[in-house]
Amino acid sequence: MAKTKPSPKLGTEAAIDKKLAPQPENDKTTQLAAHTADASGEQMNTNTGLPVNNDQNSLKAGDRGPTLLEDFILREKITHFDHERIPERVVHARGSGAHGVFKVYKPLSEYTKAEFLNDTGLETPVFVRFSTVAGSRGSTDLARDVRGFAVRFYTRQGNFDLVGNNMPVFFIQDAVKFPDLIHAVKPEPDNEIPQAASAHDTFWDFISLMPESAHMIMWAMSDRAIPRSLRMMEGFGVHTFRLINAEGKASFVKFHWKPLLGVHSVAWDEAQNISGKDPDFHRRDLWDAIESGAFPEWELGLQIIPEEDEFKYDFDLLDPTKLVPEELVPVQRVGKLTLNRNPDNFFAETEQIAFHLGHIVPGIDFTDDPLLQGRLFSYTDTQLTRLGGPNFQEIPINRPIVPVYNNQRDGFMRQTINKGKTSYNPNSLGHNAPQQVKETAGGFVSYRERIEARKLRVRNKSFFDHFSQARLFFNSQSDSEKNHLIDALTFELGKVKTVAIRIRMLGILKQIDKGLAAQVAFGLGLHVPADDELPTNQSIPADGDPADYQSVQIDGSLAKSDALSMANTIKNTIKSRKVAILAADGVDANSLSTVKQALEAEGAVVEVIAPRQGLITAENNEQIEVDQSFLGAASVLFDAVYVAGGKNAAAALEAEANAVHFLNEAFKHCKAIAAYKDAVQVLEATYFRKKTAHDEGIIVGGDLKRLTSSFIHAIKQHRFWEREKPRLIPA
Ligand code: HEM
Repeated sequence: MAKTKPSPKLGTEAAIDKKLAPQPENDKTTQLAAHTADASGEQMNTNTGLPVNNDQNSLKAGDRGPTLLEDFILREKITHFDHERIPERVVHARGSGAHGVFKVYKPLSEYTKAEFLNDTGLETPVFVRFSTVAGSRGSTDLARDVRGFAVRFYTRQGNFDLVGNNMPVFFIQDAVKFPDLIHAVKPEPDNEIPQAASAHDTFWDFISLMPESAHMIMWAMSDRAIPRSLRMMEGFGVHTFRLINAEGKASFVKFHWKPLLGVHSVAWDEAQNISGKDPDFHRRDLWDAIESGAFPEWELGLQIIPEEDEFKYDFDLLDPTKLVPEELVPVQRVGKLTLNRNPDNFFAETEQIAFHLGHIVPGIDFTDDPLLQGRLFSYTDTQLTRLGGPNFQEIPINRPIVPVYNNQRDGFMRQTINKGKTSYNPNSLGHNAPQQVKETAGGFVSYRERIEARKLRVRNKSFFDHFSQARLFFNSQSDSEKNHLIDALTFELGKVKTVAIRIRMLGILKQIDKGLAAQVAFGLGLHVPADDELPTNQSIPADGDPADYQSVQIDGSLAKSDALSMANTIKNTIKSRKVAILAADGVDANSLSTVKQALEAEGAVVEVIAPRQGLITAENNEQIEVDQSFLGAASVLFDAVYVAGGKNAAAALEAEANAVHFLNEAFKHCKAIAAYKDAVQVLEATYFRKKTAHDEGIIVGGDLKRLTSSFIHAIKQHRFWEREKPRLIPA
């Protein structure tokens, strides 16, 4: 009889080895199945194990004759190739993943019995997949979009998936609308345009008829939708979940991920440029950081709400278009996630992982959030098609670290070779009778929620306030964040061809904030519609009473929440930031190497950019290696730029249009810029030189120590947004 034995404590490597290791009951199978291949130098063979003598020529009738149908080696190879592609995810198709570990800081037994949230000695292996939502697998990383932030914890009580986003709320309140939302945002069905973009008619048509999306639209049009790095994003479980302790007591919980590098974004013009220069920008950034040992870290944050406070707030905890302001319920930081290993194989791991928010462990449970409830159905259902049948949990990246014993059998691509005659429970024949586990011994029991209700297709009135938190978000933004949001809405609605949709959207914006609507209307050359031109709530069912479904306006208990503004994020490091040093022949070697070394000592990644690759010769004849020429480099791929000294080098750079463009663009995107004193003439050639008297992001000097320390401080600030143009009309 098979019993689940508790596993010993696991370090990352041990855990992963163990995860990939044979399942004890199926010795023979897994010796074959858990096969990680690094075939360098090994003997080549076919999929049936036949040694291959010649892999470069097909079998022909004569050396110039036709290829023979008999060539089973050719056919096997091409057949496999023909079937290499699987369907991409219907949403979140574009993604990047990494392995890591999670450790809890202190036992959380007061709230949850989940073992991985209680044992401080445990390093739980994790796999994280970040994604964009709307674009295809090959689309750009820098689309203006929500980012998926899906974390799998391989716990000793089974896999726990926290399938979240980088925004804490969602567009819709009920899962039944998800297909409509996604159909609206995906490329339009007649011409498949535009790719990975929400700036088109069908998206805004839907949104303008869906007032409940107002809050999420504020997030999706904010700078959160164009992160600087996947490593510099917050993550959110979005829904309210439940934690359950050993006594069966439940608390509500909101999950957060807080990045230790702070929350930072790029400029929209920059994002569009990056999409051309390096569409893999985020994927590369994550990969490079992990390869270089700059492991990305997040703290797990919990907002815990006692069950008795369920109705304490002016919003419904079950409404996924609402967040719980941190001012009302502080976020407790309870543990740390570290990503420390890149996948070995993108397809096998990042592509084949099958997340599902239904993967929970004892101590964590669901609530009745209607979006959450629908998601519980969707993920496994879609994965049956995407991964080709019911056995995708046997793929190495999906297997739990504990052995699996149950009576599920057969199906496409079954890996496990189950022994014995019985595959049913109960059975008296003895072999293969996995035992059910008592709750006290860790068996999962659903939270015993009391439900007494009629079956109805309705929504509670507590879900009808669609605007107060949208307003809270807008009011909490810094001036530059507000400007970006206004520009984003103006950009997106400007791409909408149907004027009636733009006007309807202005009607929605007006209900969030009149100034916001006025600014966007101004940019679009329209006026804000009068009240009687406002849209009706299209989610009213045909036989519903409109009075029971209309949005209601409430003020909300908070006017402002500092936690919602990225302006208040931590700005204390330049670790892993990319800095370009512009140089040319005749450079002052000391002004280059002193700054380079100081930046690298702080953890920055520095590249020397020059008119051509290879070596440049310094004033003192020293040879300095160039990382990239102006042809391949672009300022949008860097966080900051420094112009090294040397009279001849400065003259060469001043005459180099690409160098001047590099600086102009860095200025436009509000980045830190520094120049050694005799390189000032290069700055003089830029468009911004005369405007910079009081710009703390531009540092020029001859004292290398002071210059370097001011430059490092400036890079820590991330951006000098105040450089941007003032609004066209006052807010
Ligand atoms: C709070 C709302 C939601 C969040 C935070 C969310 C998050 C995510 C994330 C992060 C992924 C990517 C998983 C991965 O990396 O493999 C994903 C995929 C997916 N989501 Fe959601 N989602 C939400 C709502 C929904 C809803 C309401 C549905 C359907 C009713 C849905 C259906 C899907 C599907 C079908 C996939 C593709 C899964 C796959 O092919 O493996 N999502 N979602």
